[in-house]
Amino acid sequence: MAGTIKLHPSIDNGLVAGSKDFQGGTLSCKCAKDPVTVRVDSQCLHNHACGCTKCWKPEGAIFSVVAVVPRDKVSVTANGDKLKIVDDKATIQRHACRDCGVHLFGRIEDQGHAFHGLDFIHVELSKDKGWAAPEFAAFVSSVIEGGTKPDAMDGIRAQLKKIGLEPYDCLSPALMDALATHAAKKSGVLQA
Ligand SMILES: N[C@@H](CCC(=O)N[C@@H](CSCO)C(=O)NCC(=O)O)C(=O)O
Ligand SMILES: [Zn+2]
Ligand SMILES: [Zn+2]
Repeated sequence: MAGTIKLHPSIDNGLVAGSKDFQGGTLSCKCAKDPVTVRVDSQCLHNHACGCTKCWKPEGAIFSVVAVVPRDKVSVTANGDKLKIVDDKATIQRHACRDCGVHLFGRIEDQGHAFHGLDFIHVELSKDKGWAAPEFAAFVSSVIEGGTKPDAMDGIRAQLKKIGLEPYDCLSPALMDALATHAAKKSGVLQA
């Protein structure tokens, strides 16, 4: 047992390593009847726990577990008519099942965004085994915006570290560097 606070069911009992040759799987929403299904023909990249208020989390979880995959590897395979965009003003347009509320994929439509071309997915919606494990915890302080008491934060950060997920209050240094590099090239301060 990694700790006593329930962060997310897929990390609370420790991380499960992914398989090297894993090539993807099928995500399904939680509807017992006519579930929305999405085929992902890729291993996931940058899987992470996310404490922000916008990412989908299962009932009772403090964190979301979310990863990216190339958008051209994502296809809706059943009941796509049930999908609606949660917030079309958000950078990440989350396509959710209107009946059960699960987010099947999040897409960045802004072609100038550093992460354009990548879709956000939750691998726990797949029965397939081999998805890469989360590598870090992002937007940890944001769990307070979701209703977690500020005095629980030391315990939450300690538990994330114990599980092996370094806590950050935005994205990981590598991803923040990628965003900053993109911005510097766009402004001309760095040669493209
Ligand atoms: N404190 C805010 C943070 C929300 C936020 O910026 N979330 C990030 C990470 S989501 C997956 O890593 C983000 O990039 N959001 C863009 C978007 O959601 O469109 C809060 O908690 O709400
Ligand atoms: Zn559903
Ligand atoms: Zn998030």
